[in-house]
Amino acid sequence: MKELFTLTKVMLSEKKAILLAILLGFLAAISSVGLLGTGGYLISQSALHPPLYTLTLTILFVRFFGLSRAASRYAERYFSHKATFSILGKLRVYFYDKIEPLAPALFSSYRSGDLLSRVVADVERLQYFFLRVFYPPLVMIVVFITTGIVIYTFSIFMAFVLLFGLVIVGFVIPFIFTYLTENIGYHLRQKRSLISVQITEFLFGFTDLRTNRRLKDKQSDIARTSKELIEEQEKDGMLAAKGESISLSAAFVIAWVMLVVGVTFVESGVLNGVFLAMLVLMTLTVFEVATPMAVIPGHLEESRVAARRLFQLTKHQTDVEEDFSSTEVPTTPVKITFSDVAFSYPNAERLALNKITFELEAKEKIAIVGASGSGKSSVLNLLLKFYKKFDGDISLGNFQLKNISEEDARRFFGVVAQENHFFNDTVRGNLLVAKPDASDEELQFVLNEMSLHHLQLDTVLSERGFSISGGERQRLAIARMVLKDAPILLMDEPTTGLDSITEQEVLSFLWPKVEGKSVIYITHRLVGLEKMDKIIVFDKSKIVEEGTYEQLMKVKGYFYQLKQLEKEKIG
Ligand SMILES: Nc1ncnc2c1ncn2[C@@H]1O[C@H](COP(=O)(O)OP(=O)(O)OP(=O)(O)O)[C@@H](O)[C@H]1O
Repeated sequence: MKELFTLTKVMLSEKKAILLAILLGFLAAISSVGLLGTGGYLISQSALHPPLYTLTLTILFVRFFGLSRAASRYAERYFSHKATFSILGKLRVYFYDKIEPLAPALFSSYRSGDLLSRVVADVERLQYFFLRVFYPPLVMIVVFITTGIVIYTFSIFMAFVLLFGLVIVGFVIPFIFTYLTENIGYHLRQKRSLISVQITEFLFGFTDLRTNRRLKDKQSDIARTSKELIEEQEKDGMLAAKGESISLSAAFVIAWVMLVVGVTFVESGVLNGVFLAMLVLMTLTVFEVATPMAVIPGHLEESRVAARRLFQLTKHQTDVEEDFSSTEVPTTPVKITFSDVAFSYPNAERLALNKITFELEAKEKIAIVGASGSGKSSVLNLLLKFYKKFDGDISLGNFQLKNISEEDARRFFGVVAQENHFFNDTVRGNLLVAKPDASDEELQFVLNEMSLHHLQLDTVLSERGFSISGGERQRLAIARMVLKDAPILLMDEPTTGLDSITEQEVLSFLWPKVEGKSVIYITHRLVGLEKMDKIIVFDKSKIVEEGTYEQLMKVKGYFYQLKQLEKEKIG
């Protein structure tokens, strides 16, 4: 339930819209009650053939309630939906702000289909919390109290019948349905989440599935889950319909009881017969606002689970930094120092970096080499503050990395990662991510330099850049890094996927461009390292060797052996 309190707190930031929606909801409902009540009274009065002028006031009320019902119903729909959409907007921003600092750690704990389902579908589902859970009971209670007071002025007993009806329709029936929907709701959510995961995995793994001829198996898995989901939805729909019809039937029974009680009172002279139709019709109408109570349990449970799943993400890891005020970071290279840095990934048992100490002077270029899994990329993950908890110190010039914000830390760096993301946008749009104010000439120049002349700035890339080759994607990523013009460049296997001729071409363009900048260059290929000021060799999360290319080759240690191995492989 704690999640619902937090949710309500976020929601109440839209107080004005919510109050307006509740007020209009009350006006619409009370106008309906007034319309039917005065209508009933008008019919009863007319039957007694009074002079026409005695009916004028009642006719005026009927007209007034008729118009106000239409107007307030329209306004209530408008404002309640407006409030819902503003609340949804607020919730999206709230959750985005909360989970953005947790990436990429979040991706190692949740499957992307599940994450997508949470941040899109679960947030979407919360719209019902206001529309179907929060606001109908408030409107119902106020409308019942008002109608109850009117009925009470005619008969205290009839007012009690109304109160009894309210308890049955508004609380007892929904309570029973809370119990009944619990099980179905659980299965429904399980199936929804499963289908989202299955479809995302199907789309991501489409090529591999096709090559391994497993498409049909996966398709039938999805079809099966879809069928089960439809069955659960049917059960859920049936139960909601049952809830509403039982509530409606109960409301008719209460109105019928009211009629019987009223007739008895008229016969015994306690109640003037001219008011009987009015009181019965008012009772019948007032229950219109109580019948939606039957579907509240289902929506309440849905909202509670959706909120819990979302808050689970935000609580997932407390690796969130405190709020740092923005710092003026230098635009020229600075010295980087790692002192006794030890780091392990969340939930991982072993250290990814074990007491790492090294320095990179301003404008120096170092290569980090080593076997796969030895900890090379982890150095970049820490510098970019993707993970914030580590032991030891990392400094950037005069700053301690721990004391500056992610934004400021990232301003130091231009990055080419092993896998770079491309948007389903034009080549121009993908390049402008790095330098939003770059001119077309500047963009075209960098493209030409990267041997990407054939790509037009207006060419639209497909999702994740799959419409160009892996090598072209790497070159485009390098172009993006060059455009950003940051003082320190971090490159993690930037020539992955390039053939050796293109690799040489790209590197020959790259090296002059990085003049005057600091570079950390991670590679498993040991070619062209003679140019580097220093080579750091990693093995099993530790630095095992460090020196220039000549020094390392001379000592004939680990690097030398790696180099010999590579030579043997290439032949
Ligand atoms: N997100 C993660 N969660 C848990 N463990 C991780 C994660 N990323 C990497 N590791 C582990 O941390 C260790 C160091 O990984 P890292 O990516 O730094 O190695 P690497 O030398 O860059 O490897 P490669 O050359 O294959 O990219 C490895 O044992 C790896 O399995």
